[in-house]
Amino acid sequence: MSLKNHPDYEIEVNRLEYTKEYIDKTLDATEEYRKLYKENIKEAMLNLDYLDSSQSYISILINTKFMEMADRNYESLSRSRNKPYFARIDFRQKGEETIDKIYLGKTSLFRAEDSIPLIVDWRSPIANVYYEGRLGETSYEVEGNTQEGELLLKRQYSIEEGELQSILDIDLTTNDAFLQASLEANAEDKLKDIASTIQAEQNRVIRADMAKPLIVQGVAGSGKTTIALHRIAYFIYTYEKTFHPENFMIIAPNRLFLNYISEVLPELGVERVKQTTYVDFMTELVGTDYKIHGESNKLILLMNQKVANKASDHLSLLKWATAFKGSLEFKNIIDSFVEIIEDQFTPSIDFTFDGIVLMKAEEVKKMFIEELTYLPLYKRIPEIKKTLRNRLKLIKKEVLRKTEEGYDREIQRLRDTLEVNENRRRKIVELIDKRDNKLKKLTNTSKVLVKSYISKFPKKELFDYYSEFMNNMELFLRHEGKDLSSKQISYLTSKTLDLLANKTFQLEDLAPLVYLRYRIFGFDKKIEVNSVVVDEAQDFSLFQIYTLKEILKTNMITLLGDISQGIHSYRGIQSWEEVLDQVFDRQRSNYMTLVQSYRTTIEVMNLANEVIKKLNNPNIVLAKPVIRHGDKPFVKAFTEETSLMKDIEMKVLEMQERNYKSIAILCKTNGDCNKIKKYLDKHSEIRALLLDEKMINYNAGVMIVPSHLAKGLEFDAVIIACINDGYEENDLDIKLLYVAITRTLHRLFICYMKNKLPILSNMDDELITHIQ
Ligand SMILES: Nc1ncnc2c1ncn2[C@@H]1O[C@H](COP(=O)(O)OP(=O)(O)OP(=O)(O)O)[C@@H](O)[C@H]1O
Repeated sequence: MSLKNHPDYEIEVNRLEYTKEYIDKTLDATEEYRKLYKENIKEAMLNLDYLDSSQSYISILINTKFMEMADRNYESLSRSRNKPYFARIDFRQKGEETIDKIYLGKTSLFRAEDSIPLIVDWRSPIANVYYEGRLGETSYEVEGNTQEGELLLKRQYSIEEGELQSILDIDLTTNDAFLQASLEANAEDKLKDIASTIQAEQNRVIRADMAKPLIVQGVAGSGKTTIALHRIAYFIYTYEKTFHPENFMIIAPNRLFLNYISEVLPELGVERVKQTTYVDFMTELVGTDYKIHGESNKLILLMNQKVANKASDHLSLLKWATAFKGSLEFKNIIDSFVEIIEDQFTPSIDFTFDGIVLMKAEEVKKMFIEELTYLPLYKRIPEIKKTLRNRLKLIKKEVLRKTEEGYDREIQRLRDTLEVNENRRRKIVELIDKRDNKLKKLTNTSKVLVKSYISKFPKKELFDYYSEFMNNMELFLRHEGKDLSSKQISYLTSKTLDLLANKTFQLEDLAPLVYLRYRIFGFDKKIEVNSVVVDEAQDFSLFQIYTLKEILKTNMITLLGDISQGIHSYRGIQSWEEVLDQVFDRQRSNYMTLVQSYRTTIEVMNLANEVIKKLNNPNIVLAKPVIRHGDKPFVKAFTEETSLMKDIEMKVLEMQERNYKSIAILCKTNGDCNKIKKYLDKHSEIRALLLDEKMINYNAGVMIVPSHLAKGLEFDAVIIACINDGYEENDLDIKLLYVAITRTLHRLFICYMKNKLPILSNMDDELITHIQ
C-alpha cells in the first residue's frame, strides 16, 4: 500500500508535524533557559566575594547543574528532531476503556502543560510490549508489578529528515520489512543503533536482570556487540538514579574495535561510559613500566603451519603454558603463594616500650592473618599501625609518669638522708639529669617506636613478588590438581623469568599480575565501575574473567561471545559451561543464546555453517540467517600470483562501481596482506588501507585486514585471499575462515592459490559458484 493510501495517513502526518513543532518549541525554550543560566552564572561570578561568597558559589553551582541538564536535553531533542519516533503501539490496560497511543522513540518527550507523553523512550517498561508482544493479550512489568492489557496496533514508521516516508502495520503474518530494509543498507564505517528493529530474542538479552551475571552465546552476526551497547543504554535509563554512565565499562578486543562501535551509545543518548580494552584496563592496574611482549606473536606463530610442524614440542609447551596461566589452577597456586607471604609477613619480635610488651609478635600476626583478612596484605599495615599507636598512647603517659616518680622518690630519699653538702648537691643534680635524660629518651623513642616496628614489615614491588613466585618450583610441584611435569614447570617459569629480566611480560601474565596486586597490595584508587560488559568474551581465559569479577567486586557482568569464533582458544575458554561452573554461581546467573544471524545473506551463511561444521564439535550451534538472499559466494583458484592479484583489483573496482562503501580484502597472515598492499600501491589506482593492531581509527573504503583483526568488524563486500597462507583443516584455520566469511554484509569472493584452501575442496556446488 502506498503511503498516501494508508487509512491513517492524514492523522500520522499531522501527528508528526505536531511533534516536530513541539520539539522546536521546546528547543527554543531550552535555548532561552540556557541563556538565563549563563547570565546567572556570569552575574554570580561578578559578585563573587572571595571572603564571603557562599551565596554566589551556590548560585554558580546550581546554575551550572541546570545548564548541564539543559545541554543534555537540547542535544537529545535536537538529535531526535528529524526522526522523533520509529513506532507506535496502541495498548488498552485491562479493565480500562481508553486506548493509549504510544509513540516510541530514542528519547522521551513530555508535554509540559499536562505531562502527556508525546514520545516514550524505547527503554521504558511499556516499550517491552512492542519488542516482545504479538497483537492481542499481552503484559509488561513495571517495578515488579505485571500490567496486563491488549495490544491493538503495532505500527512502524520510516521518517527521513522529518518527513514521513512509510507506514507499516504489523500483524501476525507481516514479515519484518523494516528489519529487511535496515539489513539491506550498506555498511557505514561504524556500527549503528538498532532501537527500531530490535528482535524479541535480542530484547530479552538487553533487558535481562542486571544484578546477575549474564552470558550470551551468539552466532556470528547475531547482534551481540550491538545488543551489548543497547543493554548499557537500557540500564543507564532504568537505573538512572542509582548508576551513572561512568560506572559502566565496555571491554572490547582492540582500539580499532572501540572506534568501530564508538557511535552507537551517543546515538542512543548515552555519553561518558568507560570504553577500554582488556590490555589497557589491566595494564593500568598493574601500573608499571614493564611492557607486554609480542601480544599477537603467539597467534601468528600458531597460524604458521610450517613452524608448527617443525617445532611441535616447543609449540605444545608454549600452548600449554599459555592455557595454564589462564586457568583457575594457576590462580590456586598464586593463592598458596600469597598464603606463604602472609604467614611470614609480620615481624618476629614483640612490640615493646621500655621493656614492656605492648603487643606480642603472635598477637600482631593473629590480627594480620585473622582479623584483617578482608584487606590486601599491604593495606593491613596501616591498621596494625593504628593499633600499635593506640597501645603506645595508652601506656606512654603511665611509663613517663612512673619513671619520673621513681626518680623523684630517689631524689627525695637523697634529700632526706644525705647531709647538706657539695656531695649531696652533686648526687641530686646527677639524678635530676639522669631523670631528664631518661624522660627525653623515652619521649624520643616513643615518637619513632611505631615507625621503626612497621619498617620491619616487607617492602617489595609487585614484580619482586611475581619473580619470587616464579622461582618457587616447590609450589608448582606440590600443588593439588593435574600433575605438572618438571619439564612443564621449568618451561613456564624460566620463560617468564627471562621476560621479567628484560622488563617484559606476556598477555597471559596480566590476569596473574593484577590478581597478585589485588591480593598483596590492593589498588591505589577505588575502581569506580559497577557493571562491565565484555564483548568477544570467548577469547578470555577463566582466570581473566575471575579476576575481573573479583577486582570489580560485582555480579553485574555481561559476557558476550561466540565459541565458534574462538581463534584465541589456546588461551581462551573452551565452553561457557566452565565459566558458569567455575567463575559464577550457575543458579544465580543467566545464560542465553542467540541463533538468528542478521549480518549476511542466506547464501553466505550457508557456506559459513558448512565450514564451522568441520570443527566436529557437538556444542557448536549453527546460525540461522534472516531471510535475505544474495549471490552465492564466488570461489576461484589460481596458479599464478599475478593473475590472483589482478583479479582482486578487478573485484575491488567492480564493488566500487556498485557503490559499496566498505570493501575488505581479508588474508590469513600479515605476510599476504603486505603482498596485496604492495601490489595495489604499485599497479593500481586503488588506495587501500592496511589495518594493524596499533591503529585506533579507520574510515570506510578499501581495507586489507589480517583475519584475526577482522573479528567483530563488518564490510559491504569481502574478498578472502590466500596467497602463501591458506586455511588447512585444523581447528584454528576453520575458525579463522569462519570469521572471515561472516564479515560480509552482501558479497563474498574467495580467491586462492591452488592447494591453499583444502577446507573448501569438497564443498558442494550448491553452496559456491566456482569460477574457472
Ligand atoms: N535487530 C536488528 N536490526 C537491524 N540490524 C541488526 C539487528 N541485529 C543485528 N543487526 C545488524 O547485524 C550486524 C551484526 O551485528 P553485530 O556486529 O552486533 O553482531 P555480532 O554478534 O557482534 O557479530 P560477530 O560475532 O560476527 O562479530 C550489524 O550490522 C547489526 O547492525
